[in-house]
Amino acid sequence: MKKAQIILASASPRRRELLDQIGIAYEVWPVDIDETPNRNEAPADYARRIAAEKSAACHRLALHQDLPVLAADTAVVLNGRIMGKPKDKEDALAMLRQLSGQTHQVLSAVSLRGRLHGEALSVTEVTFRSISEREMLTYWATSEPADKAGSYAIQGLGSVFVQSIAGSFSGVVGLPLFETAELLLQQGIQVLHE
Ligand SMILES: Cc1cn([C@H]2C[C@H](O)[C@@H](COP(=O)(O)OP(=O)(O)OP(=O)(O)O)O2)c(=O)[nH]c1=O
Repeated sequence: MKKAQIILASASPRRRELLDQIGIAYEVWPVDIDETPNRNEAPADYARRIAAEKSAACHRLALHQDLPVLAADTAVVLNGRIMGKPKDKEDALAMLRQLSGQTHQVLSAVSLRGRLHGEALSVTEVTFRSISEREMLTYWATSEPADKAGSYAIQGLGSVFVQSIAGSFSGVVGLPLFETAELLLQQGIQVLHE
């Protein structure tokens, strides 16, 4: 097995799969922080702050490791309002009703904290077709929406709602790989090397 190159401050299986996709070896050290938005906090500031707080919390624990810490945060934004993960079924259905037939943004902030601190933000426009109430109920019953920002997964069944995207597919899934590779390179970690 390849030696860990970074510490991944995330409990998200999606982020692990995305790092696997680009062949970066990591150790997982999830952190739990308060993800409540501040009053009047702009969505981009919020996503950046949460990603930075996740990497900082993990970096404090992992100091003896001497590996950079990667963290990310993904927020779905409709008309300037942040949608996190649904609290329950009603919350998920309310989110899907609002996203139906509309274009929203998915913001994915990345923070890489080593000797330097690098940050990046990916913004993707996602357009949904109209979704019927029956489809929403059936979708909720699959359990896919439960732990996803905006109550859908573009990489899963939720893909059938997605008419178009402009931006980063990996960003919508939870870790924008173009930006991540750039941040890794700044700290001397090359994705494509012999
Ligand atoms: C919009 C969308 C979100 N998501 C997921 C990605 C993230 O896991 C989640 C957003 O929640 P986050 O708070 O960004 O991350 P997390 O709590 O799952 O993991 P951690 O904080 O430990 O890193 O929604 C998808 O998997 N597909 C999608 O299409």
